Amino acid sequence: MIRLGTRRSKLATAQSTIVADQLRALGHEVELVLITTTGDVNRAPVEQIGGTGIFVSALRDALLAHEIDIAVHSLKDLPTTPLDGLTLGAIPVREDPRDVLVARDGLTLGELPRGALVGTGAARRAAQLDALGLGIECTGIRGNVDTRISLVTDGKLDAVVLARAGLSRLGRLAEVTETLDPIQMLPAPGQGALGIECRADDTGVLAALAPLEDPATRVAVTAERQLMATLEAGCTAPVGALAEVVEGEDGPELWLRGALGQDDGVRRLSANGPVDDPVSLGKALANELLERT
Ligand SMILES: NCc1[nH]cc(CCC(=O)O)c1CC(=O)O
Repeated sequence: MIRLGTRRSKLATAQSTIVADQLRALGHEVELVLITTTGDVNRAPVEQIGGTGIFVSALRDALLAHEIDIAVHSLKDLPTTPLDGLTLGAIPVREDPRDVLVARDGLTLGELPRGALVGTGAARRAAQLDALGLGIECTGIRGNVDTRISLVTDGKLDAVVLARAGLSRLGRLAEVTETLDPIQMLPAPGQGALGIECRADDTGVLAALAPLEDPATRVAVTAERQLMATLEAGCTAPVGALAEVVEGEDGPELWLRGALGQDDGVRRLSANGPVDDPVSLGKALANELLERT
């Protein structure tokens, strides 16, 4: 029996159920264990109560206490610093990593009137929206996907920006009014990807997770997360990142785009490197972004 720990939110249980069903299809018995995290109970802004790590620490504690055997995280919510004793046993194939707009009256970003009120809790999204110069006003919001979309349907906001992957997993893609091009809106590092965490010495679980692994996704998110980790050491500005394995003339190459929000706008750079060294690529692009600061 594999005990899979999950937060209670609709998105977390949807993601956990997808992974549980994949493991069951491989012949494993899986039980879902519901865990409440600080981030689920406390409605204060995430930055004030400890950052995105508040959603994962209770799950990690339960792993280390042997109360659960695996935890399914949205990779973008998982801190980049590794935790002793735990490892990402599998990173499955990624969903569409892009952000989307859910706007009133089917509007796209370009169709929103000046002064339109757009909700997002992420400094990364706000910085990139501002940089477009559309005269849109960003306002901070929190809460689950249902709550955020209802701010638009109730007429309190003109639009919200959300991750496409979350809406896809919740079966709510029909409400998307525009999928945002990464040229305008680079997603968060790891967005759209799941990370399945387990104890580093749990050989039985590691073997069970191995078939769920997608090597191209791991390479891409490793570069993105390294870019963020290197930038975190040097600044606190909002970061967007997206890596892709593309077929080059001499075989596969890893391309990485990065965006760094600053007082005077958003800096964007890209670089490529060999697929077998995503860490060096992430570091190099981060340092280049910092140099131009
Ligand atoms: N910050 C919350 C969060 N964490 C992961 C997702 C979406 C799913 C994903 O990116 O894998 C979301 C919602 C959102 O940003 O719209």
